[in-house]
Amino acid sequence: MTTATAAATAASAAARPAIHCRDLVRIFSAEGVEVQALQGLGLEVAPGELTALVGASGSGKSTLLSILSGLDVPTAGQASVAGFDLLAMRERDRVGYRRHVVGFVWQQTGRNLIPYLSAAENIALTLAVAGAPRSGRAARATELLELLDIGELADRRPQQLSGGQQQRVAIAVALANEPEVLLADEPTGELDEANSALVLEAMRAVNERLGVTVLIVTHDPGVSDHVRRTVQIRDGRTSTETLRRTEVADDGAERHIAEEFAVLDRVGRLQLPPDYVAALDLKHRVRLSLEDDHAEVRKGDAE
Ligand SMILES: Nc1ncnc2c1ncn2[C@@H]1O[C@H](COP(=O)(O)OP(=O)(O)OP(=O)(O)O)[C@@H](O)[C@H]1O
Repeated sequence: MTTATAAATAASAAARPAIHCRDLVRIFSAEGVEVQALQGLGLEVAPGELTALVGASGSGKSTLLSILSGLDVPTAGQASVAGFDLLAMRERDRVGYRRHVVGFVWQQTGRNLIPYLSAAENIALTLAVAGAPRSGRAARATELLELLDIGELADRRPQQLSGGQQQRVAIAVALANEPEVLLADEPTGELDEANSALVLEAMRAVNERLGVTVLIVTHDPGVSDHVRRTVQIRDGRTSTETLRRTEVADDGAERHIAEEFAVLDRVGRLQLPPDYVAALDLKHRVRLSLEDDHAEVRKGDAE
């Protein structure tokens, strides 16, 4: 590739979203019953962002992650990761996509690592499967384990590691082939609070140091302490989003600010938070009115 072509490729990678979902629908049919796991979901993640997707059990988180990781195919809508169209991708391209474009960390520590290989050998195996030359594999494993502050654990097998250490090795394995996007499904689901915090900080560190885009899917609202952007998923759609930022006042004191936004989709739909609906006893119909600089939602009169 010439320098000019490489620069153009890098520029177009920076211009497109790392993850793009629009009107995404996934319907499962089981024993004659249809379940709409995703009901027109929209989500845009920019390159280099660290985002958490939080939702209750059954809200559609794992369904979305299976689609983004190329293991499942949506029923309708648009989904692309790093410019790869997940609805149009052929089966044989999915293998390359899973090997080179995305990395995953799953909840079950046992699913991430091969039990009879050491931490370093787990990384080296991933590199071997992807066709990396033998000569550079050990050095790459050392580099990744050191990046995750577990260089001294290189020769231990998973059963000789704590759950939190296993998940940090799993992050190293997921990053071995330099994926553009790292996907994590409940990576702290089997961990206590202290180990969860370590794993989430490791996610943040690799995001900051390597620039890899990270999407963490979880039901644990505590994740929001570790990321700037938290997107809520409810009934198969993204509903609200919380953005955090740090402001430095004139006296040098830092203030942490969190703002919650409702997500407006492409055709203007939004979900009212359930506590608003309950507090105002909203049902079936509401009154909408447009004011100079805002819109109002009020209870509809009785029929
Ligand atoms: N293969 C399937 N067949 C039928 N229904 C399914 C299938 N997979 C998921 N569902 C249904 O789709 C909905 C969303 O499930 P999903 O696993 O994505 O939710 P989740 O938010 O990840 O939940 P949890 O946190 O409990 O894992 C649920 O109602 C679930 O029962």
